[in-house]
Amino acid sequence: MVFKILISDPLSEDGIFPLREADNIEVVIDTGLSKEELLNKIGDFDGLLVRSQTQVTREVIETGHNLKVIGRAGVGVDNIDLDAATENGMIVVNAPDGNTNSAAEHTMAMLMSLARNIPQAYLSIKDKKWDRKSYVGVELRDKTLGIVGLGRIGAEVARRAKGQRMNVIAYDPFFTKEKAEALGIEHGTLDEVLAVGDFITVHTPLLKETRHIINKEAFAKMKDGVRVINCARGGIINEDDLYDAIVEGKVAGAALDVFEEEPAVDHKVLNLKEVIATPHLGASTIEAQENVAIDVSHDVVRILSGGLARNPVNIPSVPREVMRKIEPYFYLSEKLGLFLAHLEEEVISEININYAGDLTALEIAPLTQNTLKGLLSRYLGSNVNNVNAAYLAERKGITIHEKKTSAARGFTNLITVEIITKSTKRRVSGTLLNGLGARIVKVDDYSMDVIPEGHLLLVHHKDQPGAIGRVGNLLAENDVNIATMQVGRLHIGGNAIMMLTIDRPLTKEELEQIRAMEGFDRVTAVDL
Ligand SMILES: NC(=O)C1=CN([C@@H]2O[C@H](COP(=O)(O)OP(=O)(O)OC[C@H]3O[C@@H](n4cnc5c(N)ncnc54)[C@H](O)[C@@H]3O)[C@@H](O)[C@H]2O)C=CC1
Ligand SMILES: O=C(O)CCC(=O)C(=O)O
Repeated sequence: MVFKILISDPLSEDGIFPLREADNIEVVIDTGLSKEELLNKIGDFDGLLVRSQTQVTREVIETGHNLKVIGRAGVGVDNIDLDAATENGMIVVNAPDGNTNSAAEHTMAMLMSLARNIPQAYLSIKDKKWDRKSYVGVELRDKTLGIVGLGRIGAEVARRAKGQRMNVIAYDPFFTKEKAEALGIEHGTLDEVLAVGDFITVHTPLLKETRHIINKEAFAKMKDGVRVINCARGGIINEDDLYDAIVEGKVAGAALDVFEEEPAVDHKVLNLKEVIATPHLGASTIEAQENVAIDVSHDVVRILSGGLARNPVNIPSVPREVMRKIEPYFYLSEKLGLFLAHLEEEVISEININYAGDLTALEIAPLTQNTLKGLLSRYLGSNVNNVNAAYLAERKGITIHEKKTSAARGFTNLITVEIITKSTKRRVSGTLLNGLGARIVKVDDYSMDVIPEGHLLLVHHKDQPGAIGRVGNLLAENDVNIATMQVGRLHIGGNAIMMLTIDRPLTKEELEQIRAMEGFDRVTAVDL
């Protein structure tokens, strides 16, 4: 199968070599599409790669019913409707590290330009004026830089500002005093950062909590003559309040790379001589564009070849180290879910997944997602995947519980999945045997040792002589070969089960023949 990928914003040609090299990927570059043009095309594509221009709305996502992956060559995914992507089972990946350096360098360039009025002086000299009086600036040395948001870019800016011999103070909900000491900067509350900064720079994502975090009230808490910088996202600073604060003389200057509405060519703040601006250029370097295109292209190739994304945005991101450890359990977890889906026709109201033994030390969320994918795939086919499995399960009214316990009943690792319906509970346990692969080791209360693959036949019967023979004969009469067989019972003469692996699926009639035989309680065909 050949997957078609649409690149709808300018991306580095050198950076997309992983896509060009893949045998099963066809790349179509079509930038600058109108909304209608994008909607007309998107249905033909399996993947979409964008920067910040293309608006990947719910309408685009729902029209692009073949899309499996949306890649953002950069950090911010606010131009992508993540909920819609998740609901429609599309993986969204980004490239969070590739442009950090460029964005930090751009912030420093803006900081210095702001301090020394370079853009204004440049315009003046280009206008054939030799005006030295109007552009007297301020030094950075010994000034305080307040940073709001100390993530990847904020921390790089902090390092560079220290190189300029600035005092640096930062606020971030995940920034501790210990981290501050390690970075050699001050730790403050938001109000403290606002109060002491001669320059304030913001480096948060645009979230409900950060929208207009720098507003009228925040400006009032700042020093007179403060200078502010936004190279993160438009909307973190309230642009109208910024305009007023500059006109009132509270704020001496602002450097903006990003705007609430882009392209921003007509905003009133741009008319103020105190405001310097660039058209969202933070990541616009050859290096950053190559880095982000490489990262996102690699992830697209991985996803389309059935692998795991390194930088997923809408599924739990698992560190590579951890992923290496849990990856072997992926197959097992999906098969356990699918196995259980065959056992009951009644509506499932609850799923309990228990991880024991070595698994307790690992990140289990992706395994739960995979178990749910296996279970729901019986009903939803390829509409369910690792992205939307939990979402779809919850939407179907299924409550999901996951738990870690130490008791692994003698196995080094054990996953037990239980489904609860109105009238019953069914359970299956599986393990990964060192060097031997996945095994189902328990079905309800019966111990087993079965490889979870192929065509299985699960027969509940009374533990009495001849039961196994009768099934064997019937299968032989129908020319069905038995590959493996396991029996389990609770006590002599009591309830028992047999689980057979057979070489082909049984027809409906053959299943009915077995069901009709005396002493057989429930007969279930399971295709894994
Ligand atoms: N201008 C441009 O071209 C570029 C802009 N960006 C933008 O820069 C921003 C930062 O990017 P990264 O550092 O890579 O992201 P990051 O995720 O590494 O850091 C963001 C930080 O903001 C913090 N934060 C969240 N809510 C906060 C709040 N209410 N108050 C204070 N801190 C808060 C988070 O804890 C996190 O540490 C993003 O908005 C990103 O989209 C990134 C690259 C280029
Ligand atoms: O693609 C771009 O140039 C914008 C980069 C950006 O804003 C981001 O990565 O968040």
